[in-house]
Amino acid sequence: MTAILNACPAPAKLNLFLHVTGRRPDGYHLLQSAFQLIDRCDTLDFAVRDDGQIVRTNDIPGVPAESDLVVRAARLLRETAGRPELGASITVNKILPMGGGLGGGSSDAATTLVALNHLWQTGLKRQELMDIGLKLGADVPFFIFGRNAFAEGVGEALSPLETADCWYVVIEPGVSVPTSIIFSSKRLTRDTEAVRITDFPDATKQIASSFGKNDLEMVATEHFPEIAEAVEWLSRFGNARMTGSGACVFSAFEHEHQADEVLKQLPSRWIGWKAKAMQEHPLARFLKS
Ligand SMILES: C[C@@](CO)(OP(=O)(O)O)[C@H](O)COP(=O)(O)OP(=O)(O)OC[C@H]1O[C@@H](n2ccc(N)nc2=O)[C@H](O)[C@@H]1O
Ligand SMILES: Nc1ncnc2c1ncn2[C@@H]1O[C@H](COP(=O)(O)OP(=O)(O)O)[C@@H](O)[C@H]1O
Repeated sequence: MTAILNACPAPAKLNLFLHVTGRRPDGYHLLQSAFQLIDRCDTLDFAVRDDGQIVRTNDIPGVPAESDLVVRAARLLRETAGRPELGASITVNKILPMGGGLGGGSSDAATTLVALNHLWQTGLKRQELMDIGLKLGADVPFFIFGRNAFAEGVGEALSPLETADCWYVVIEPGVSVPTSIIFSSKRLTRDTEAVRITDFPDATKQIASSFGKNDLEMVATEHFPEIAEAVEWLSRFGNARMTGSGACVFSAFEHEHQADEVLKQLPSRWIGWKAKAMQEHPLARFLKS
């Protein structure tokens, strides 16, 4: 058995659109969204331990190990598998901003579930890992699903979606948005009419299209004017939109050089980068290799 896995990718996602169509009695919101994987990733290192401890080996400012989704994911997997003797050391190399709407914490948790299921040989099926993931966060199942998706429910009802092979410019406006503040706002509209997956434009037409909207954007920009400024600036080059509950803002481009041109002009107060759309989660190929 391989006892170590280094540099396992945990990619970011973009919500190409995000509609809030209702609310469940438990307060969770019913959504429709297109989830897009991009090739900007946190990376995680795993080493099996034989002392039954689950340990995060590095500090992450603002995220104590006990509340880290990665540690919680490992514990939940061990519990579900009924194997209390299993242990692991986990190092989380973060580049994705927290509270960025890129799903970094959720992606770290998903990568942990898949990688440890492999290393520990716990043999859980993908759907079982997705069920564990949903207990950690509404975004986690998507990252285990393994490909771009049309999402419904609270984000866990997933159907495969064809998306454009394009480049994205992503701006980090320098604020961290707590998802719960946005969803609990009185100003949030929760009655967008449901669309069908077939309404989403073909991959060839997606860059030019500005299908749907992000219903969370209005509330987020009211709380954080920095997000509105980034949307306004990026809109000079294409359709610009916030991802998830914010704060990051993105726009799609057909060619890499177009993304480079935009980034050359980026005001110095923001961090910005380009990322390529991915069709599949990179972890499956990584584990095979
Ligand atoms: C908004 C989205 C869109 O992809 O992404 P992010 O901005 O977080 O990346 C997700 O729905 C976020 O998923 P995730 O970050 O896993 O959310 P959770 O931890 O489950 O919940 C955080 C908070 O958001 C609220 N929440 C989340 C999802 C949902 N469908 N309805 C909600 O009301 C929950 O009540 C909770 O207070
Ligand atoms: N491994 C982790 N990486 C990032 N955030 C984490 C992690 N574990 C727990 N969190 C918590 O989850 C919150 C949301 O983080 P993240 O998923 O990166 O942003 P978003 O939900 O906006 O995409 C963070 O502010 C942090 O408190």
